[in-house]
Amino acid sequence: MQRIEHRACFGGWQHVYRHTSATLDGEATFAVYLPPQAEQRACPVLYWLSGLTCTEQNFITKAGAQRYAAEHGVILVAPDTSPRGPGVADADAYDLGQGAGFYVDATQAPWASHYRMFDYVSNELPALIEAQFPATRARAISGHSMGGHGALVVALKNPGRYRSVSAFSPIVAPSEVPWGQKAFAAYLGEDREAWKAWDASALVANATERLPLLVDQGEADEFLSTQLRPDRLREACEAAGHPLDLRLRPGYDHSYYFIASFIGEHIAHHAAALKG
Ligand SMILES: N[C@@H](CCC(=O)N[C@@H](CSC=O)C(=O)NCC(=O)O)C(=O)O
Repeated sequence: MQRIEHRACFGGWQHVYRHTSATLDGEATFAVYLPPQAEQRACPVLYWLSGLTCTEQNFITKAGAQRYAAEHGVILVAPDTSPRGPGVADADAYDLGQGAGFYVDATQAPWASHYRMFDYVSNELPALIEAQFPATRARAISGHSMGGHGALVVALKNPGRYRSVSAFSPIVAPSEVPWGQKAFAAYLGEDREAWKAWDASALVANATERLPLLVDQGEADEFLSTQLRPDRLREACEAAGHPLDLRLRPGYDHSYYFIASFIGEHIAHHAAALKG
């Protein structure tokens, strides 16, 4: 593991590391923010999954989350959004391939050999964080758009592993919208039955743990009705009796300006769950 960035931030440290990932079969990059409390004791961890076109940099440079993590004594971990490198399959599009891993474990060529972001985020990354940093095993997860969907799916598919989950502007029903259909057809194949195991709105129906979902959504989001469809998650949660706190925010779009406006509320929500 090699440290490639190290900056003082709100009394703690913002680091970026690169390591060799067995799961992704190559080099992987992640950011980790250690709050000042981590100098004295182990702290709980909030994982953040970013959206299409992002690296680990978008969240740490645009969301302003470190201020709140320092206040609450929470470690922030933000991985890159896909495997990368010259030997890794890619597409000539912003919504497929490198930068668009969708947090699934691909089953189809040429993606299956490296595109295992679900396994990486669920298993290898937390094991590494808990072994190498002053982290407790109390975990929370959040994310934005593709990563908001990733956070919901990682929590729903790993009952008991996360104390809380939240999302900003998530793609809640990827099987039903163009971004998700394109990615799932490539990574998982054309059999739509197989997609259900990776679709948050489908997973809610049979969830074995009713972990409350906190979702923030801007009403002026340019992708709201075409790609995000929070109405589908609301319907699925109502049908299953799954707790959902869907906060619709007039005037806010899909950008990090929206995330920066409400990340403090999300970190306070996670910090309360992580303390218990
Ligand atoms: N065509 C657009 C799409 C890219 C975009 O909006 N990416 C979002 C996430 S969208 C869903 O996952 C994002 O987080 N962008 C990075 C940022 O820092 O804002 C385009 O390429 O502009």
